[in-house]
Amino acid sequence: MFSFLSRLSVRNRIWAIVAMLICGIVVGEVIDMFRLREVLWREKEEKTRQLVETGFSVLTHFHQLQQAGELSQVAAQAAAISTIKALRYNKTEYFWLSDLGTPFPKIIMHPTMPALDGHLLDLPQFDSVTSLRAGTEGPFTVTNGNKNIGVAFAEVVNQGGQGYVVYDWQKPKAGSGVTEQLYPKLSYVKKFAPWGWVIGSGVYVDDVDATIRQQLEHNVMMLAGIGTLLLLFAALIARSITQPLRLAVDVMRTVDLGAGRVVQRLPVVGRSEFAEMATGFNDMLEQLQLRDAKLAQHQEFLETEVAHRTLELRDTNAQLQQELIEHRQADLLIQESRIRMRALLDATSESVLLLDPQGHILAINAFGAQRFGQVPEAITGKNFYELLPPDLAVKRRALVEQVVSTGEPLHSQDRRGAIFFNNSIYPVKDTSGAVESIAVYAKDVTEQHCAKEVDDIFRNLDAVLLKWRMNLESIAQIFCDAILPVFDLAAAWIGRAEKDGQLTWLASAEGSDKGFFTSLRENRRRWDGDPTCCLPAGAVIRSGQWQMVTLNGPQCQSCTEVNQTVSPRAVIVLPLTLRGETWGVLTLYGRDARQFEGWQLPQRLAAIAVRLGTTLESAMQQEWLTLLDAALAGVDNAVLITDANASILWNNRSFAQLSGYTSQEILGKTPKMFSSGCQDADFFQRFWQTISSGKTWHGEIVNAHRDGSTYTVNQTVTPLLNTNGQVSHYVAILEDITQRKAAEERVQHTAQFDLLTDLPNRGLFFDRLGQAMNLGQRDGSSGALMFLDLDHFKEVNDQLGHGAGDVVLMAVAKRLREQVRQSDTVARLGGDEFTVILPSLRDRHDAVRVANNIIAAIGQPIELDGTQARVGITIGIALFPQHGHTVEQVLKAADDAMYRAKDAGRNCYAFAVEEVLPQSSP
Ligand SMILES: Nc1nc2c(ncn2[C@@H]2O[C@H](COP(=O)(O)OP(=O)(O)OP(=O)(O)O)[C@@H](O)[C@H]2O)c(=O)[nH]1
Repeated sequence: MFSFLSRLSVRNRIWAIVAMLICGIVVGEVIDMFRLREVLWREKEEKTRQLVETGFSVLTHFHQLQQAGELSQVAAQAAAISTIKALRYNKTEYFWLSDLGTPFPKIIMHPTMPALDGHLLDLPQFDSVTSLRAGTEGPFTVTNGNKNIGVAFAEVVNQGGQGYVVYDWQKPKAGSGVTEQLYPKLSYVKKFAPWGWVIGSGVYVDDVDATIRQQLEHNVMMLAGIGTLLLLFAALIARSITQPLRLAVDVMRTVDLGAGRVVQRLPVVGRSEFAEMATGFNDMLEQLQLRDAKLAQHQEFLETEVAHRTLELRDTNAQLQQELIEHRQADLLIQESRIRMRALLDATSESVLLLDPQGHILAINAFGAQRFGQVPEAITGKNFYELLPPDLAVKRRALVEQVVSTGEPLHSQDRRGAIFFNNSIYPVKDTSGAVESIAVYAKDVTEQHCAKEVDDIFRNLDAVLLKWRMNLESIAQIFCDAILPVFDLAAAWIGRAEKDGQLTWLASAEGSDKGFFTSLRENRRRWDGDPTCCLPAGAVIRSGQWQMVTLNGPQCQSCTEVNQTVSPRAVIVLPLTLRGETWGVLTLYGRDARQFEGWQLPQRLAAIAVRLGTTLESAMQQEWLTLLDAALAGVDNAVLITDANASILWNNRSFAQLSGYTSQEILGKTPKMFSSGCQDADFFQRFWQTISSGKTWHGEIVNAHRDGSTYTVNQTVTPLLNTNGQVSHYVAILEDITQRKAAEERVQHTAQFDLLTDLPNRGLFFDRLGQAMNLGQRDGSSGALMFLDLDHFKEVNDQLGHGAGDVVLMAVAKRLREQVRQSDTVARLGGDEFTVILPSLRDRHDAVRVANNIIAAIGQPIELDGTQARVGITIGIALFPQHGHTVEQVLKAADDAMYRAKDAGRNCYAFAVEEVLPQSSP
């Protein structure tokens, strides 16, 4: 409450008081209005009751007269009705009488509405009761506004003997009659028990509310006046309070104590509390002004002092600042140097340690600590030798002590299991030259060491392969034996995956664990998922991916090949890939269960397996080449291999036999040495063009034998292309067809040449004559055909025999050939008939000359066995194209000419008769 008030300004607080005053007055007024209404209502009640009591006393009077016997009941009642009917008060007010009949009472007498007399009060207009009360005290019961008047009268008098009923009723007009409008009316009714009557009278109460309204209007006006005055007065009071307060606040705000400006003062007006406050406040300011003056003096002194001291401090501070900066820079340099040093040491793949002379680790880099499975912080301060295996600790301690005692660095190599180290131990000396600590650098050279060893193994295998052409088993065995010490392995074996699912053992090796393998040598396992499958090897062969297992693991439990009493070991099974397919496995057994941990060693072993696969593939190729070599060397066909420059690299036995040369005489030479001269330069140009473009050449070629003879070969030369598509070698396969060729030529000759004289026969003659005529046609030259027939040859046969005749025929043939040019053709048509074709004649005289020569030559005696023969020859000459355009025409012309010469006496010649010949079609 108080906190709420503290938030209100003084002005608002005054306004609040005024508002509460006004509210109090209003509330008092409202209460007064209610009280006034109550009083007025009570007055109405009382007045009505007193009037009805008057009427009741009239009834009592006449009833007493009835009881006294002076009047009968009817007379008493009639007198009572008459008396009461005449009663009036306030000029218009009256009494009425009713009975207590149910459900609706009946009007006995109503002075202003006599029409109701004797009628029940059951009309709707009588349903207007708004409230009622039985008896004279207590609250009114409010109805719903439409309760029946008669029923309400009966109800209150039956309950309390008397009572009040409020309802709406017409007002009697002055004079007579009633109003149309209804007005609220309060009636008092009382039961007159002796006659069962109810007497009542009422007063209109609408004037009560009118009086109240009037009073209220009056009071409101008065209240408005008082309120306005109150508000005005309150405003003045508020102003008289707030104005001095605001002034004081303004002055307080302008007072600047810090600046010493306290010259302002509050005005002192009147003698109120505000005047006292202003006086007190002004006194306080006076004192403050005095104190400020003193303070200003003191401050001046202090400032002088501070300025002096500040100058002194500034010099000192600058000096300190400089020192601090230098110190920080030095610290920073040291820090950076340490970080760099640590980074350098951690970045190296060497173990770096700093030991005190007793072997305690003073510092170690991350790599070095990792060797012991620790971080540098965890291992620093520990004794180095206690972290090493005992035998190695002894060696290292001896080396360190030697360095401490001699002060000279030492270098050594040692091995921890499968790990090889290059150690460098340096003394770290203090300023006096004494060894205060030892720096040890241990470089893990396992990888280089193993790489070199592995290189040596494969170099050896390559050499062995080249020199001895060893088989696969031998190569595998050499590898197994050699690889064990390199990686400190317990055992190794190599298996080959056969197509039928078998896993064939090729080679194995055991290290110092003799008896490692129990039955592997005898057994053939499988790799294809069969119950006898070697699970790891099978999985590796099927997947082509290496696998690492342990010997006591689930995959090796069923294995009977390996002695299961050996301690748990790591096993790595690596695929051997040949020609892109998994060919088998290389299985390596470690000395303990963690030997192949990490990723580097398995990766190196996998690379070695790849290399081994290549070597085994080489061995297989060697075997294959040996086989091919034997096959090629043994085949009947001659085979020759050259490089791209045609230099002979290899030949087989058959080629040596065919050519007559030994391999030593051939190798390094070119096939030109076999050239017979039978093929011209064009031939060889086409030949080399074909094969150097990568195409196979196939054809016949005549070569020269070492002894000078020739032989014909059916030769296929295949160029071999390298991976770049360039020719790297030529392979020639030669089939000797000399014999076949000769036979073919013989058949060919027989078909075209005469067996006896070896002159072209009739068929070849026609062919040659056709060629000669075509030639003449092309170059416009002339030719001649001679048809020759021996004269009287029959006689030679007859006289000297058929054999002598043959000799004569052969001699004639020879002489004919001798009389013509190389380009001329002498043919034997049959019997003793010959032809001579003379192409390209200058003129007919050439033919004449030849004919004369022939006649002369043939006419010479022919030597026979012990005798001589003489024959003449008759010649018919036809010129072409003069005597014919076709072979047949020319031959017929010559034949005809020959017969004409015969007719002319024989042993002479005759030209064909020139006649007009039909042109042959071209
Ligand atoms: N010795 C030998 N005689 C042959 C051969 N072919 C045919 N004759 C003979 O050659 C003779 C040819 O006779 P002709 O040309 O008819 O007669 P000719 O005796 O030469 O008389 P003219 O031609 O009229 O001068 C026949 O007696 C044939 O038997 C052969 O190959 N050898």
